[in-house]
Amino acid sequence: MNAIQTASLEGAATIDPAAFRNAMARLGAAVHIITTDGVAGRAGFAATAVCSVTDTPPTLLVCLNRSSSVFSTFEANGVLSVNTLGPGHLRLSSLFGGKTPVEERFAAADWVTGDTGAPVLSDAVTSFDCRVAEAVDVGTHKVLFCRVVTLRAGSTDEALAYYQRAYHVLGEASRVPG
Ligand SMILES: NC(=O)C1=CN([C@@H]2O[C@H](COP(=O)(O)OP(=O)(O)OC[C@H]3O[C@@H](n4cnc5c(N)ncnc54)[C@H](O)[C@@H]3O)[C@@H](O)[C@H]2O)C=CC1
Ligand SMILES: Cc1cc2nc3c(=O)[nH]c(=O)nc-3n(C[C@H](O)[C@H](O)[C@H](O)COP(=O)(O)O)c2cc1C
Repeated sequence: MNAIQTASLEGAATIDPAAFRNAMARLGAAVHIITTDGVAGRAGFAATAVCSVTDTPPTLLVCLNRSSSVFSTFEANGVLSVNTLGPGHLRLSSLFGGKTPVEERFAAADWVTGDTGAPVLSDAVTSFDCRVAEAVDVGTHKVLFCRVVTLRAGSTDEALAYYQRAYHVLGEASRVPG
């Protein structure tokens, strides 16, 4: 028998989505621009729902809202690049955060083409060029399990973080000794 079992949700307390989001706002996260290109064309969006899954094989996950305007493009292309943002990318995050036409989003930065064909942000803190290996529907979102094809490390030592619905800078100056 598996040591971890899925709990029965019958009779579980209902958590209001707004209360869930308020709790999630207290959970700091790195900010990324997720991009794709291929048969369905180019698209990209800002994301905090990105997580390392396993290093063997190197895999990360990205959660994408199925109602977003970019969803069908990502689904059709099957490749994506995860570009982690630095302090200089605040405007870029807002542009890719929704409601802006795709070409306007991409015009605000320099990109190189990754091995998968997805656009890679030239001055990202770090980039992961990936093929989508598996995709699972959970509620409103699609969880994309992404196999990393190519890594690219940037030169900046500072990163952008999103916490309490605002942007912050992570780096040596904010390091807590210990
Ligand atoms: N995972 C997601 O889909 C996220 C979506 N957003 C989008 O950006 C907008 C602004 O976000 P905030 O300023 O942080 O205020 P907010 O109150 O809408 O969200 C607070 C936190 O809840 C989580 N969250 C928000 N919408 C979510 C969703 N649909 N599914 C799962 N988790 C969600 C995120 O961790 C977010 O930082 C949101 O309304 C949402 O459209 C932002 C962060 C994550
Ligand atoms: C800081 C930030 C983090 C976000 N994180 C996510 C995320 O993890 N997953 C997601 O589906 N949308 C996320 N969004 C929202 C998408 O970026 C947005 O829905 C996307 O750009 C599509 O918008 P559109 O439907 O107007 O094109 C985030 C937005 C912001 C500003």
